[in-house]
Amino acid sequence: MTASRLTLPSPAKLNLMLHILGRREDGYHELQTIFQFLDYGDEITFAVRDDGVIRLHTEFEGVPHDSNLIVRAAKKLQAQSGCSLGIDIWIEKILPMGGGIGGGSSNAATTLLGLNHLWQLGWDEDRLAVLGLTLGADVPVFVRGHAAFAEGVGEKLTPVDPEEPWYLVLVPQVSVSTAEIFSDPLLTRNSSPIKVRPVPKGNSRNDCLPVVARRYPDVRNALNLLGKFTEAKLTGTGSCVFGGFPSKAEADKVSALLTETLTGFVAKGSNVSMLHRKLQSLL
Ligand SMILES: C[C@](O)(CO)[C@H](O)COP(=O)(O)OP(=O)(O)OC[C@H]1O[C@@H](n2ccc(N)nc2=O)[C@H](O)[C@@H]1O
Ligand SMILES: Nc1ncnc2c1ncn2[C@@H]1O[C@H](COP(=O)(O)OP(=O)(O)OP(=O)(O)O)[C@@H](O)[C@H]1O
Repeated sequence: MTASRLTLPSPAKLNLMLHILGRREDGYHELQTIFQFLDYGDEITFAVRDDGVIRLHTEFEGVPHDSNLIVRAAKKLQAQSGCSLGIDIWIEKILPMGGGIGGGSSNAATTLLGLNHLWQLGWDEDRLAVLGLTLGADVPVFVRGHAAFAEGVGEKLTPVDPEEPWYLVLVPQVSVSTAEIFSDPLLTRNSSPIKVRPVPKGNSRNDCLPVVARRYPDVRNALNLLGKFTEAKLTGTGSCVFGGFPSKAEADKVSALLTETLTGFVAKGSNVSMLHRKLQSLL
């Protein structure tokens, strides 16, 4: 018998590189990016209710209940599957919003997979990923749960297996609007498509970095400080900045130095999302 209550992880992602190839007619940008997960994220608890009501009990500052990606994901899945059950939801939120580590998209994907399980819908990952894409460009990779080279607006995914270092992630205390960065006239949108697989070394740049660093001094400062110890990169459109280390001890050492003045955390990179590891353990 399937349980009626479930707690699932909702991990963060990093963009290990991000190239912008062009702009489509609908304003969205064609990208090439590599996603990898972090063993670090939110925790969402779901409890089935039989009256069809969908209710998120945790309040988010600045995000009305019905705009929350968790609620939007649940409502879309309920409508498209014709399910008559409802759900109570609580979240322990630790991922910064507007940090480029995909918190909202990950929460949406965890909700889709969690409800598919609890409501016993039997949807496959393809169908959940298609629904996920209507909620955000990054939702499909969280639905699939494997590190990926992504193309299109981020929805054409090829699984990849990059190294899994320990990362120090710095969290500048600013929220960056993805839409604002993508509409900046100074953004370069003409990177040549990478045609060789796996992606050759030397392609780790993020085309959003110059625009974000220019607009946000706190992000620039984090890049400069972390850059003294390792290659410092921007994830997505920021604000988070990260660098890889061969061991937890080394990441912790730099973290101790930098988090005197900056906020940050240390987490292991992972090519299989902890959400999928947990779901696998339930089967
Ligand atoms: C840049 C990335 O963080 C890379 O992982 C993501 O592609 C952004 O994904 P996301 O936050 O889920 O973005 P969405 O909510 O789909 O889009 C937010 C806004 O960013 C812009 N946007 C986003 C993705 C994309 N490929 N091209 C865009 O131009 C659009 O103006 C859109 O209105
Ligand atoms: N469950 C949710 N968690 C976080 N943000 C949410 C959620 N639901 C809606 N939002 C809205 O989405 C915005 C973007 O949040 P998110 O945490 O996904 O940003 P991000 O890390 O920059 O994402 P990305 O890397 O996909 O650009 C938030 O500022 C918030 O207004």
